[in-house]
Amino acid sequence: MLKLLKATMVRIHRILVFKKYYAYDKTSFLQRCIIKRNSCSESVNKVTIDKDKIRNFSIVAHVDHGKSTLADRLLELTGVIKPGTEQTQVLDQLQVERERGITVKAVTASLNYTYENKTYLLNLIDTPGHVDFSNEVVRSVTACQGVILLVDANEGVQAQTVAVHSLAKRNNMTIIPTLNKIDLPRADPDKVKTQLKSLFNFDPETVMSISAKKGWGVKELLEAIIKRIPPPPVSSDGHFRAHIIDTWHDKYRGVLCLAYIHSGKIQIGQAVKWLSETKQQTVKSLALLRPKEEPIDEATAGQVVMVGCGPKGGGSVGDQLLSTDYPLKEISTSTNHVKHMVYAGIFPADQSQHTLLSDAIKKLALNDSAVSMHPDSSPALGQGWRVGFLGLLHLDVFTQRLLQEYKAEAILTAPSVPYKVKVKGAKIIKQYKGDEVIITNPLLLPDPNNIEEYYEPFVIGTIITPVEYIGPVTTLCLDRRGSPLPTSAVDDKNTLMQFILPLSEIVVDFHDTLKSITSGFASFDYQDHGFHPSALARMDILLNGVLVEELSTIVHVSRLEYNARRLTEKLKEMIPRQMVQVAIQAVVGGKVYARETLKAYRKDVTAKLYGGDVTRRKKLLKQQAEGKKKMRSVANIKIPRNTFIDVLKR
Ligand SMILES: Nc1nc2c(ncn2[C@@H]2O[C@H](COP(=O)(O)OP(=O)(O)OP(=O)(O)O)[C@@H](O)[C@H]2O)c(=O)[nH]1
Repeated sequence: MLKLLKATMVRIHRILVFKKYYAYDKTSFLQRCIIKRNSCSESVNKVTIDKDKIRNFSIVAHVDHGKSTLADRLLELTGVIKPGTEQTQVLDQLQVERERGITVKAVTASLNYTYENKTYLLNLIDTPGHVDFSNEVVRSVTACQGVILLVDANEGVQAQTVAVHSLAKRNNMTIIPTLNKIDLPRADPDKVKTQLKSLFNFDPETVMSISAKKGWGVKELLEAIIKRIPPPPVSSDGHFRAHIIDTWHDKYRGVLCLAYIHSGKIQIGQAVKWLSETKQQTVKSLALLRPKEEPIDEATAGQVVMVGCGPKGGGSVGDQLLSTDYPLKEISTSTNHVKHMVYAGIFPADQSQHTLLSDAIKKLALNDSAVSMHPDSSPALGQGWRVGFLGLLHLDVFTQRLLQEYKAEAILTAPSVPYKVKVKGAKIIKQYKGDEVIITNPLLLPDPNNIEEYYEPFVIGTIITPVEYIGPVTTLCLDRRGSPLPTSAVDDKNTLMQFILPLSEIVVDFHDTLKSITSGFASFDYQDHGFHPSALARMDILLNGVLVEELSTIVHVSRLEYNARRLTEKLKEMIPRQMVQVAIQAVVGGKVYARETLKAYRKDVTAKLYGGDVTRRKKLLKQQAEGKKKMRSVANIKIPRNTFIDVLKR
């Protein structure tokens, strides 16, 4: 009884303390909680930092060359994490990143480092390596003056190294070429320095050598950052202006933004406005990310800080935050146009989940600015969205994040690259606003009789491979309708090959095939090469004569028979046998190109049970019922939901 009384008193006391703080100021209450959580980090920063002591830089590299491991060592050297902490790749915070071992989001960490008795503020941005997340790299470099170009001393320069190098060059950034993994027995720093000299003209003397895993040379690299990368070219006088490089949603504080300040100062409580809207807002949250939030009262030009304008505040990537008196005519806007490589329909598993999924997609899209969304509807699947992604891995990660971070399950339709058609007499057909129409959903392809010309998206693919695989790589690219461009030598053992390839031929499994025919040695990256005239047709899949909308695809005419056979055979393998016989047909313009028949069958999950415990029988039937929920039903035929994507893989 006494214990119960004591516990109740403690609870009442906690509620009173909570109310006192909460009533005082919601934001500062939350900030105080965060300060408490971060008690090991430094005290609240009130000092205006001199821009000459700021360095903003990104780590860029080919996938798996050690960016996140290097970020760990930098966090250790600057006292953010203790050396030898059990957690590695600290900046890979998302569940999907930890499960897959890849970075998908660029993450910022503001670090303090004292060099020659001066304390510097180093804003580090760790970026993803995979081409599907290249938008994160493009976004990050807009807040930086330099990059560490990391190259695995064993693998050497890879396709993505070439891509990030040219991105850094285009943005006039200071590049610190750095060899990583020099601890590996097979590392060959001299060979890689020669590659860096021949491909990018880097003086071997300026190339740093480190082992991010062992920590070798990382201190020297940190000092090279201070010495070689210039401070941000900004002024803290004048009106406040910042541009937004990332956004995310917080349950209590609404939209939070990562901002790079170009001019002036920003303070808690200051009135600000967005370039995109006229409404005035007040700065409610301001913090450095170390990478945990460290609340500050003021930030100045050159800094990369987190800003929030309360639950009703806005903010989106690319937008600008300004002081209310900022002269708008002085602003030059540059738009970073994201080119989507694949589109897929996203629909709720059942329509009662529409609001939940809609909410989840909006919040996730805030944090993943590379996706584009348009409402879409289908008679079979109801209301949903047509979503544009940078590639299939991006699509996969997006749906995994929907499920893991927002508990929202979605049905996906077969991904398709965008096509373009020129419509005959577009002025007469009202639904087409111009005569050239981008088709992101195969079902919306106009009637072939109304199409004057079809266009297909192409890319320039860059492949770096050991010379002994030149033959198989050429065969693969020609087989995928590629046309070769001139090659160049990386060194005496490796070559850089380029091909113009149709995007549709590389999005699904090109990379995996390339890896398997080159024993994992070749690397691949691609850049947009625009639309080119092509011969295309829409292929539909019918199950017992009923159209399965999710499986319609646009196919090059030379691939019609091959694709029809492959799709029907694969569907026969993937669709479980049903109570009735199922005819699977691939049809183009009313003509059947391939047909398979799935024999009728009823799976009796309890067949192996000989009498005995009724609970066991019930359990098996329950499991079977749960499995059925994961099916999509077309004309009473149950199709597993993942079929729509898996069927496209060769
Ligand atoms: N031996 C050795 N292994 C390293 C070194 N640096 C990184 N690694 C290993 O290389 C692998 C990839 O490292 P990450 O830091 O995840 O690479 P990343 O570039 O961040 O990968 P993505 O973000 O997915 O592109 C991990 O297994 C690391 O342990 C190093 O200096 N030496």
